Amino acid sequence: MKLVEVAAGLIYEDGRYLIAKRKAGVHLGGLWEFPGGKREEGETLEDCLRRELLEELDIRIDIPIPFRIIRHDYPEKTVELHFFRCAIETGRPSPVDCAELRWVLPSELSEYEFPPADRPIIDALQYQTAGQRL
Ligand SMILES: Nc1nc2c([nH]c(=O)n2[C@H]2C[C@H](O)[C@@H](COP(=O)(O)OP(=O)(O)OP(=O)(O)O)O2)c(=O)[nH]1
Ligand SMILES: [Mg+2]
Repeated sequence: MKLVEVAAGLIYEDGRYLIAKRKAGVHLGGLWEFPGGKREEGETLEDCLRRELLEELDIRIDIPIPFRIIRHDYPEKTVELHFFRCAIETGRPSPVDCAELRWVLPSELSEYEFPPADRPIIDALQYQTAGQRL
């Protein structure tokens, strides 16, 4: 089956993560996600993340730090999600290519519905801020 490589940003500021609601009608539409998108040919995952965050949120980020890679099979496709920790360098996020944006505390992440592939990330972010280090 088709393998889709995706870069997604764990954008952190003042104790909160930036999450985006996917537009209705797209794959996993209406669910919340960590902003990002598919890698294009010839692009590194870091370049992909920078491009996607500029396109979707109109922000520039500083150097992305690799966090986790998760491979997940959906009925339609297999995704390989590359999560990076990052911080905003310039710009104020605006929902250019998503339905809604929100800054949320790690403890609040469980109140939002994310794609099943994101479960281990949510768990890790909540565990970390519960005072443990992974
Ligand atoms: N960005 C992002 N995508 C995720 C997450 N979890 C998850 O399963 N996905 C899936 C949904 C999509 O099938 C794929 C990401 O593709 P996308 O729809 O964001 O791609 P894109 O921004 O390049 O959009 P497009 O050009 O296809 O319109 O990965 C996540 O936390 N963030
Ligand atoms: Mg996207």
